[in-house]
Amino acid sequence: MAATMHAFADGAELARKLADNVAASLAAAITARGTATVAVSGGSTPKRFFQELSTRDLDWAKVTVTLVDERFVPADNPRSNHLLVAENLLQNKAKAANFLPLYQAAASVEDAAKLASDATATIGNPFDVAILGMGGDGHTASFFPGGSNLKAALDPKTPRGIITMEADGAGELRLTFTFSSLQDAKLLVLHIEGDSKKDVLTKAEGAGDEAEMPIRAILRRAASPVEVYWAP
Ligand SMILES: O=C(O)[C@H](O)[C@@H](O)[C@H](O)[C@H](O)COP(=O)(O)O
Repeated sequence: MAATMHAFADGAELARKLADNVAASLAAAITARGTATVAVSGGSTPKRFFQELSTRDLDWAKVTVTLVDERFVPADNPRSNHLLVAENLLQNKAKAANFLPLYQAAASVEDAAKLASDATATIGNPFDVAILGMGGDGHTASFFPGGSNLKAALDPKTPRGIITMEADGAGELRLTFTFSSLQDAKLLVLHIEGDSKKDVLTKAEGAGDEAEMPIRAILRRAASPVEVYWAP
């Protein structure tokens, strides 16, 4: 499915517009079935968008927020995506939302992935909204080049759920939704900012293996249209 580029003058305008569109998608889901789900990414890019979305007026008590991926650290660790979301999205009106963490206090990251898969299976699929980021190496979610479970993560036959990932560029051990869990979100967004990330996207849209730039799996094989939100 081709990607559609939505370019904005700056990050503030992008955050406002993306928050409006995500809020509209969530409100439509609530109208249609009484609940809504959104999976968001961590990193530095989404902070301003989270803060904007937190102010939007919708029935947040009917929304479940979860993470596209998580570092295998507890929520009080500064590297935690849960902490990032708690401090920036689950505030203001969005404070009433339900949050489903991926991190689980378990004996191993594999045990945590199983627990997280079981927990996240309860919210249904596909996601109403999934917001992906992208690293400078072309990773998205925790689909890192050279990742320990990259082949399985990108395999469309791998069942929906959470799997583990270990990679040089990942820092901590990771917990990540699989490609199959994310690729059919009703609103599938790739949120990137800066000229260098735009150059990375251009390279990813060219020829080359998915394993070299895993974002290619989403750009080339996602069932849903990929909506790219970019600002300089
Ligand atoms: O846990 C994470 O870090 C994210 O889920 C990851 O996939 C992120 O989206 C990219 O690494 C981009 O991160 P930046 O926004 O910081 O460039």
